[in-house]
Amino acid sequence: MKLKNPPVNSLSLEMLTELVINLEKLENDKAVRGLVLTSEYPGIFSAGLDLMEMCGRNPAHYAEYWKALQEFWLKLYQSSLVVVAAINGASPAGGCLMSLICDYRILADNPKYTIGLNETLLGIVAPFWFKDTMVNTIGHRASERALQLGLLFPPAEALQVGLVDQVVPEDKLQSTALSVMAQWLAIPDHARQLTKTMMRKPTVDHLVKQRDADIQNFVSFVSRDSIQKSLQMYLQKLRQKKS
Ligand SMILES: CCC/C=C/C(=O)SCCNC(=O)CCNC(=O)[C@H](O)C(C)(C)COP(=O)([O-])OP(=O)([O-])OC[C@H]1O[C@@H](n2cnc3c(N)ncnc32)[C@H](O)[C@@H]1OP(=O)([O-])[O-]
Repeated sequence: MKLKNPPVNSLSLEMLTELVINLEKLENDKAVRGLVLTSEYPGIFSAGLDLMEMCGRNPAHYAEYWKALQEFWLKLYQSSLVVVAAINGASPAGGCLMSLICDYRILADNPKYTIGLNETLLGIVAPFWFKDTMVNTIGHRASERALQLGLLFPPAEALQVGLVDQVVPEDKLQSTALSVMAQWLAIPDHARQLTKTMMRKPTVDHLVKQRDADIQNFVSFVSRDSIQKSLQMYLQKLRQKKS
C-alpha cells in the first residue's frame, strides 16, 4: 500500500478514513496475508497528523478527527495481516506512530529520513497510547528521553535505539521488505496472529477502556488558546523554512 496524500502524506481525516477502509478490504480478501506500507513520495513517509485538522476548527471536528485516528490505530495495531513498514522518507510524530504499529520496520539509509515522536517540539504532548506504542518498541527509559526531548532519530541512531529493525540502502528497501515478508509469511497465520494479539492486547485494552475520555482530553487540550498559538507558530515556521 502506497501512501499518497500530497504534498507530505499528512494523516488528514479523509486519509485516515481511506486507510481504514482499505485495510478492511485487504483483511477480508482471503488471498492477502501481508501488507508492505510505503510512501508514493520518496523523501517523505508521512508528516504525521494533519496540522490543519487541529488548527482553527471547532470541538466537534476535533472529536471526529481524534476518533478517526483512534480507529486507524486500533485497526492497524490489531491487523491480522503481517504489516511491514518500508520507510522511504521522513517519519515524524504520527508518521512514526504509523510505523510503530506495523510488525517490522525497515528504514532507507538517508540522513534526511528522521523518525521519532517529536510532539514536544510543537508544544504538544504525545497521548498515552502513542507513548505505550513507543515503550513497547524501545523500552521505558529510551522512550522517556525520546519523548521529552522530541527526538527525531537519523537512521543509524533509530536502529541503535530499536525504533527500526533494519536500515538498508535506499535502492534495497523494497526488495528487503519483500524478503522480510517472505520470512514472516513462512509462519502459520493462526499461530502468528494469536501471538500478535497476546502481545498487543494490554495496550489495545488500555485505549479501548479510555476511548471517550481520551477524545474529551484531546478536544479540551487542542482547543486551548495556548495550544492553538503553538500550532500556528509551528505551521508558520514550516512555511518560512520553505520560502
Ligand atoms: C496531541 C497530538 C499529537 C500529534 C501528533 C502529530 O503527528 S503532529 C504533526 C507533527 N508533524 C511534524 O512535526 C512534521 C512537520 N513537517 C515537516 O517536518 C516537513 O514538512 C517534512 C520533513 C515532513 C517534509 O519536508 P519538506 O521540506 O519536503 O516539505 P515542507 O516542510 O515544505 O512542507 C510542505 C507543505 O506541507 C505542509 N505540512 C508539513 N507538515 C504538515 C502537517 N503535519 N500537517 C499539515 N501540513 C503540513 C507545510 O506547511 C507546507 O505547506 P505549504 O507551505 O506548501 O502551504
